[in-house]
Amino acid sequence: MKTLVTMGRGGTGKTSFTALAAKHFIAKAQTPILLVDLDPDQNLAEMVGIDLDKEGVKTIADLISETFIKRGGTTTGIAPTERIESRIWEDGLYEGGSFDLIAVGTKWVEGCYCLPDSALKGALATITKNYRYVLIDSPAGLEHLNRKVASQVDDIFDIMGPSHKSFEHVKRAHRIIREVKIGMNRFFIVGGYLFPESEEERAKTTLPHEYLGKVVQDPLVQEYVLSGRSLLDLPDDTPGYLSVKEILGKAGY
Ligand SMILES: Nc1ncnc2c1ncn2[C@@H]1O[C@H](COP(=O)(O)OP(=O)(O)OP(=O)(O)O)[C@@H](O)[C@H]1O
Repeated sequence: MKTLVTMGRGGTGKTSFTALAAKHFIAKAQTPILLVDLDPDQNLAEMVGIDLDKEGVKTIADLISETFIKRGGTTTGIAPTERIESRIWEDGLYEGGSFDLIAVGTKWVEGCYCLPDSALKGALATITKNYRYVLIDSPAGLEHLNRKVASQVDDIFDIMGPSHKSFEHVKRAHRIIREVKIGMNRFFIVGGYLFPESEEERAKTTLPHEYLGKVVQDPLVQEYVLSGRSLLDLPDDTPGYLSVKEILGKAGY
């Protein structure tokens, strides 16, 4: 099992990178892959052509809220992790032919972080074991790292945007990952579709991480996102997809 995480600042193209990576891994894997959307905005499902409401699939935040908050569930009896895990299998997992998807959803009630976080962490750790590839899309920013929802991952892809802050983001993200002790094998940096080519050299020389290349700006990707079409249906030879494939190839995928 390989777990890949996409992260970065807002609007750098994280979710589209994850969706295009999904297209690649679906073609590569013989069994369904798992997509995990940690972003409360939940764009990943839409980018791969799924409407969770229509599918009757609940977010983990909904399940946690129903189980522990509305019903007043306690930590006695069955462990919270197991309760949530069994609910995810029933109501929180979209199952498709080539991929399954879990969405974390909007934040639960303020002040109730410990239980949901540990439940989610434990459940994710168990559920992800069933897949050959797990792709996790993160929200913008770094807070999710502190919450350490995923505690062991293989590769992190930090997508850089067209601002100096992206360089700072890479440094901060890497530091937090080490500080909160998220287990990780490799930390890569990727130029997002708006990352200037003129900055690539600086990324390669000033950051202590491997720079894998830049996602090509592709009008067809933009058109598909705008019209709500699945990025999985993009032609195989569209430049945006080819660039993501090449980037993943450099990481050995
Ligand atoms: N390769 C590309 N070529 C052209 N446009 C792109 C490309 N990738 C993404 N975009 C456009 O950029 C916008 C933002 O992309 P995306 O949602 O993937 O970013 P994000 O970093 O996940 O955003 P957020 O921080 O809001 O979660 C989308 O509307 C999409 O149309």
